[in-house]
Amino acid sequence: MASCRERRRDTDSSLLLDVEEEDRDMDTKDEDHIEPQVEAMTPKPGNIGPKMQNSSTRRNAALNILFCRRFWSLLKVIFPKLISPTFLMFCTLLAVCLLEQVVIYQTGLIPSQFVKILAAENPQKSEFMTRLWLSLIIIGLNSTLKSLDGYVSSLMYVKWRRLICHRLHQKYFQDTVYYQLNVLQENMDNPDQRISQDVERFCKQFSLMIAVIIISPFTIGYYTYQCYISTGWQGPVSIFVYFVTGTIINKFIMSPIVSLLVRQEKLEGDFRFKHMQIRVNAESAAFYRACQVELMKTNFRLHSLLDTQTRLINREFWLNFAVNMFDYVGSILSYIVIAIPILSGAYSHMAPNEISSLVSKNAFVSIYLIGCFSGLIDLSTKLTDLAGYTHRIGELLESLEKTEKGTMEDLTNQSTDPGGDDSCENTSLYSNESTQSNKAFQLESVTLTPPSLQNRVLIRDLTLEIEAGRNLLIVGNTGSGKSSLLRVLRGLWPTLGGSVERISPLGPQGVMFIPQKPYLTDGSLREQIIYPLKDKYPGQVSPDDEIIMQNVERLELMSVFDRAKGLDGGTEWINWYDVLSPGEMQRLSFARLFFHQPQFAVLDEATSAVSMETEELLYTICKDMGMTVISVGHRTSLRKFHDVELKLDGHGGWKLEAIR
Ligand SMILES: Nc1ncnc2c1ncn2[C@@H]1O[C@H](COP(=O)(O)OP(=O)(O)OP(=O)(O)O)[C@@H](O)[C@H]1O
Repeated sequence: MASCRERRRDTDSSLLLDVEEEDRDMDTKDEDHIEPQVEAMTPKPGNIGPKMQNSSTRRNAALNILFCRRFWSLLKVIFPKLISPTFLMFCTLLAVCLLEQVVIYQTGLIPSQFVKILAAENPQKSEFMTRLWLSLIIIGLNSTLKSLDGYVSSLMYVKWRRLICHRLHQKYFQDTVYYQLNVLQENMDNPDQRISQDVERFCKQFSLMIAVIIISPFTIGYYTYQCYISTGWQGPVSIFVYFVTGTIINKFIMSPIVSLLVRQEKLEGDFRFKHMQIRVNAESAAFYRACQVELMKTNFRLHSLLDTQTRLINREFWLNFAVNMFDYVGSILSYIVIAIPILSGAYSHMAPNEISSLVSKNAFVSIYLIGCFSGLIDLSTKLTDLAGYTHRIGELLESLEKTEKGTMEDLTNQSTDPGGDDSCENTSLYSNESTQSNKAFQLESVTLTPPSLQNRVLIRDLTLEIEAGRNLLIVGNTGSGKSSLLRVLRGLWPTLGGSVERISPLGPQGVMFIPQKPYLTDGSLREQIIYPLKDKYPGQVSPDDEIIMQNVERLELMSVFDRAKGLDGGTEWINWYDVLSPGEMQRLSFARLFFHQPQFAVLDEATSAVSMETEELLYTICKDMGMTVISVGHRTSLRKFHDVELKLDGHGGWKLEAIR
């Protein structure tokens, strides 16, 4: 057991070290001068602490090995197996594109075939009609293949998006990974935006590029051969040298664009978050008449974003310039190639009409080959976007994997933690096995600090046993570490020292937490009450309705019931935070608690917004249901519902004494 605890501490500190190292890595000489002002004013989206700039990531965001590695890991997500739907779609697309090339070539011949028939000495009507029908068939085939190519690419886009989002969701919603990422890891900006927006854009760009990418090796191979036949080795070699030179030049122009794009996406997320913050807290802000300051702060975000976008556009100007130069110089390259021997007198023995036919023959195949390369070079702007999104999604994936690994190791090490498998499945929340125990937690010499402030000890060497039938009240000044202790009990925060043994399972059957800020999910009133269960009795009248309604009535939630149009309500979206008062939210949290009736209830200032009479009622029901409560609170009225008091001084000191 001791070694398990030791290992857990090691994992915890390695997680902290990782965060510190990332922070140290940050570039203080950041190129953007606006961002620090904005950062100083606004908290990190989804975070409590001041936002750290993720400049080390931006510095690495380029067309480099890291990009290849991240792109490869995304390819493995979107093409999971050789015989998978996406791979079959890919093969279909390849077949369609190849056929399309043949048909395009035939379509290109149509005008000259008409000219040939009409310019003949004796034009034949039947010949013309046959050609007309054939041309219409070719054109119809061409249009079908072109539409099919777009259709298959779009289907692949949807499939890829589903695969990447599922992979990210699977990791994000693993145990407490989403908490770690949003609250504790300051180097990860806007994970929500990465999942919702960046994945979408990555899939869109890649689906637009894929047809050109997969067809290029075939067309380049074919026209290289044709070019070699008609011009000898000089033609293809000079075109390849030209292409390689163009690619190298573009690579240098593109790399800074990728890092700017990554930055722009981050600022885009911050800007959206600012609006989200106003949307969620509209009422509180309105009470402060905060329109001016919020206008200023939101405009700061906007300007910061627009400045970066302008810089991006400036950089893209040079990329577009290079791409256009490459395209147009490419169109005369074949003449430059043939001009060298002509101007140096190598063909001086040839007649002018011989030279003319040689030039047009060489130019024809060379232009096709150059066209294939130009098509690839034209993808440069899309490639920079793709690289930017690849870095952002890849970075999130790495972070999720690292956090998930840390959490899984933690769970493995906590061999005595019966609630360790914090699966999202209802079945594990409500297993048939009786896992009740007389004890909920056993703490041995626990030392606790906020995650990023190891020198600020909130609690030192706390030894505590939380057992059934002994209600515990945790008190102390604000900021003294009361909620932090609950975070440690839940396993959200690591400890600096000591061990935490979770004996009863975490979850509605064993220990249930009612946090300080009530969490109300999207969905009906029933879904709020049975949370964290999803849908216990889908599509049928639940035998629990009577229990639910009994609690709704005794918690005076009938007005909420009416507004929600019953337990299963209307179909329209309700933002519960907008329509409930803080007291109603707290009573709804208790309706949830009384529905699940866990053995232990951990209540973090869960009655702070209700009257003393209601508080008394709520604690009496808890007692009647046989629940053991662990409460955090400031009101002295709470003492009479508890047997023991743990008093924290906020500087490491604590005192545990019985309540008379
Ligand atoms: N994610 C975090 N990262 C760093 N510090 C944090 C974090 N969350 C809380 N803290 C800090 O830890 C300290 C203890 O916070 P905690 O929430 O435990 O206080 P509390 O005793 O519950 O206070 P209150 O009575 O006001 O709820 C506070 O100084 C707080 O600012």
